[in-house]
Amino acid sequence: MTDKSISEVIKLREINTRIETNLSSTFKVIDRFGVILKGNHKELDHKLAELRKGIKKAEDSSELEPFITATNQSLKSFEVEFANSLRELKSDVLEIGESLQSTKGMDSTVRRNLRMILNKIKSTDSSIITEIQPNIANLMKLLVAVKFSDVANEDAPNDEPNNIAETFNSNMMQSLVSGLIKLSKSDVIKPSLDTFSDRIKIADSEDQKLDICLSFFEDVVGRFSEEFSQTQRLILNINKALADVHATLLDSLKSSKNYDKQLKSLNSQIDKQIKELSDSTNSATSLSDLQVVIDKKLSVINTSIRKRDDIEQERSDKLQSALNAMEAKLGGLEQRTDYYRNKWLEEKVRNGIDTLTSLPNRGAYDNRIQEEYQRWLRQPQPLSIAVIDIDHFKKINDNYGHSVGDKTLKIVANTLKKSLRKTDFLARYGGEEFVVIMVNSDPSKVAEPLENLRKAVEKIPFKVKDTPLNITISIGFTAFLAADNVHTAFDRADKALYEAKHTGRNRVCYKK
Ligand SMILES: Nc1nc2c(ncn2[C@@H]2O[C@H](COP(=O)(O)OP(=O)(O)OP(=O)(O)O)[C@@H](O)[C@H]2O)c(=O)[nH]1
Repeated sequence: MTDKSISEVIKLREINTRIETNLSSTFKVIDRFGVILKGNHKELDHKLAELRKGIKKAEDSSELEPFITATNQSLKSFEVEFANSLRELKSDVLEIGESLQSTKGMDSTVRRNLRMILNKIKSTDSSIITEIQPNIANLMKLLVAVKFSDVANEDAPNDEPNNIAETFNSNMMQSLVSGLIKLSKSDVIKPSLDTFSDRIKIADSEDQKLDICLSFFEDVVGRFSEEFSQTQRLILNINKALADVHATLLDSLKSSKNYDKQLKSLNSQIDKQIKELSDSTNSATSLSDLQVVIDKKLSVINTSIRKRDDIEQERSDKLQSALNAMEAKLGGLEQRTDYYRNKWLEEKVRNGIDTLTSLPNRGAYDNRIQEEYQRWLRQPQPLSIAVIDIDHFKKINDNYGHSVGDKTLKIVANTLKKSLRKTDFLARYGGEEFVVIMVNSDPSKVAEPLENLRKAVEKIPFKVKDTPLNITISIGFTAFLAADNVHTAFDRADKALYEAKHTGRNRVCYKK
């Protein structure tokens, strides 16, 4: 082979490697989309997982085609399901709004506004959540206005204000709660549904229940619409990414098959010409005859070789431009993925969810303890808080790395959650620290479940690369006292934790 052809081959190989690398970055992007979308749609999760497996195993890019087609199909069904849940959301919202219309004693302006809003929601294209959202927000304001309207008007001149509130509550409460539960079927809403159910259970009055319903309703609709529009944008991006990968795969496959065919035929032509040349030299009778034959044949061979060089050059140029286009698309795609990922994480934090453990976060704890405290002030039933800290957690990070530390946090969080009662509120307070609010439990009765928590963590069969790892927690707890506020009680639980740490760890301590 000539130096020139050697360098062409090297160039082609380099280009192929770069194409492969770029395809694999595209797949990484798909991978990250998969992670972001995970949990929203079982079938899509499964198809994306299969696509990822396919990418690892496939020897030829054409083998990926069925995976990409299947993923596309399940993306489509995901879109359809999303559109259906949106339609359901709209009809549930209308149901709530219409039952509100039957409320007696509503101010006539409020009633008119309500009618207008409901008409607007009815006439809105159900696929545009952003248009429904402001109307729902207005509906919320009306709900509040109705709740607090204390003057009977021309619609019900004989109703006493108290009766109005009562009628309103008894009429509305059932449809509100059932409407809200319906709205909460989505996994996105699951964490706030849990909190909602807890709060409804401990509410003191119908009025407080109504407040909880109203704020939950607002929260659900807000989250749903945010999540919906983000997911819709993500679906579009994944669709585009898949289409790009698909097109590039098909293109490179088609052109390389095409080029291979052309090259094969050129190579066999060259072989044939060389054979003919050697036959002619054998049959030549004089030196000048030989000269003529060789000149003629060499010129034909030269033309064929040049043709082959041209074809290879063309292939190399085409691959290069496909590569450049892919690189440009990838840059944009990665930026968009990062943007959505960050938005998604911010959204979680805003919604009171810790992104690592999926437990309520510090903000959610602050809100919840304030509520429980206010309730406790009104109805002083035992209220306890426990602060939990993983022992020697720094060593886990130092010895095995941050990602093992993160996994440990997730496993401990899960174990704590599973081992607590439904009425207990567990949050990640920060770092390797958790906090539990326990209602209606006498301190003497709190020690035992906390001791069970400690044992449950101690029993987790942790292993890092087949080496068993012993993880323990220390717990400090206290019960609210008459002079307490949320901070003094927390500080006392923290002191109890300090005592647990300084008397050997892996224990539960109580401070009065
Ligand atoms: N992997 C991981 N580590 C975290 C996270 N948040 C905090 N940490 C680490 O948790 C460790 C806490 O260490 P320390 O406060 O010294 O306490 P400790 O090692 O648990 O020791 P004791 O509490 O005294 O038993 C620090 O190394 C933090 O970097 C997190 O989200 N992930």
